[in-house]
Amino acid sequence: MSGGDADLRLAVTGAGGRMGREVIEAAADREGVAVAVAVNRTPTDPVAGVAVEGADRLDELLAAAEPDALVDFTGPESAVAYAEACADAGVPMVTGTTGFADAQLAGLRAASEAVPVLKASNFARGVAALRRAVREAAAALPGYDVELTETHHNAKRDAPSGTAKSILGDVESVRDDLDERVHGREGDAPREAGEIGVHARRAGDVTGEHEVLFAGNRESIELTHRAGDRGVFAEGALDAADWLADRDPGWYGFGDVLDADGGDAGQ
Ligand SMILES: NC(=O)C1=CN([C@@H]2O[C@H](COP(=O)(O)OP(=O)(O)OC[C@H]3O[C@@H](n4cnc5c(N)ncnc54)[C@H](OP(=O)(O)O)[C@@H]3O)[C@@H](O)[C@H]2O)C=CC1
Ligand SMILES: O=C(O)C1=N[C@H](C(=O)O)C[C@H](O)C1
Repeated sequence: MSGGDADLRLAVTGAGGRMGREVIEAAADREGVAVAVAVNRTPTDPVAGVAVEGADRLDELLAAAEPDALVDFTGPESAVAYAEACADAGVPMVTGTTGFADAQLAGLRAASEAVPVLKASNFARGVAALRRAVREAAAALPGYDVELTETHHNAKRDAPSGTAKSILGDVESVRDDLDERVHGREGDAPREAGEIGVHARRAGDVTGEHEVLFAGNRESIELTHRAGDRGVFAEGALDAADWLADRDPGWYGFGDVLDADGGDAGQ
């Protein structure tokens, strides 16, 4: 499928994965959007009528199809390789992949010197709202203990989640007295000043949940986001691709898309 008449022609990597499939299905349901290129590392049957090619053919497929943007949900190593392919082909890249090491992030940033690259740990609009609320609560509750719990399906590889790391960064940007992330506790482990507790649960088919607890001595509040299904991430990624297609080379986040939408993402 070339999607010749579509307003937004996409390439999708990781097309056989949970999120890749979701993106292709969301694109099929959205008017004016077509998937011109879909690749997967492992040979895979067509998804929503879109043929899935081997990822080793990505360079030639990008050159032939010239898509408006590529949407990637894979793994850190492949995301960096695909960013290099995008830079070579002049294709803007949206990536929702998480779990990057610092050196891999530098690889993504290098690609953003040639093409626009938008990276987001979570494409749910509700998570953007959660993060605003967390920053506000952190500022309003100095000295309160903060503990973050995230829950995901039992096949998730990276822990804590990319979203959890983003939220931790939000709290730390407001609370400079919190400087030690404690991943679970065991044994004689009373809470020390400066700690943020981080707890990653993996169970069943949970799509994704993030809960931030602020507790003082006589009161506490919990801020929670629950993703109902992966479609919410796919829709956000398509919004991001649509927005990114016309941008100049550079480094962007989902907050840029939401700000342009009239929201106040502040991410
Ligand atoms: N930002 C957001 O809103 C969201 C982000 N995510 C993130 O997206 C990523 C993918 O999640 P999900 O779809 O659930 O994962 P899946 O395991 O279902 O799919 C991963 C896909 O990436 C491919 N892949 C993985 N590693 C490599 C590699 N080294 N080289 C080439 N291809 C590779 C897999 O290919 P193969 O089939 O051959 O294994 C598969 O197609 C994760 O990092 C996850 O955290 C997930 C949901 C929302
Ligand atoms: O792997 C997932 O499933 C998810 N990953 C993202 C993350 O690591 O934050 C976003 C979402 O929570 C689902």
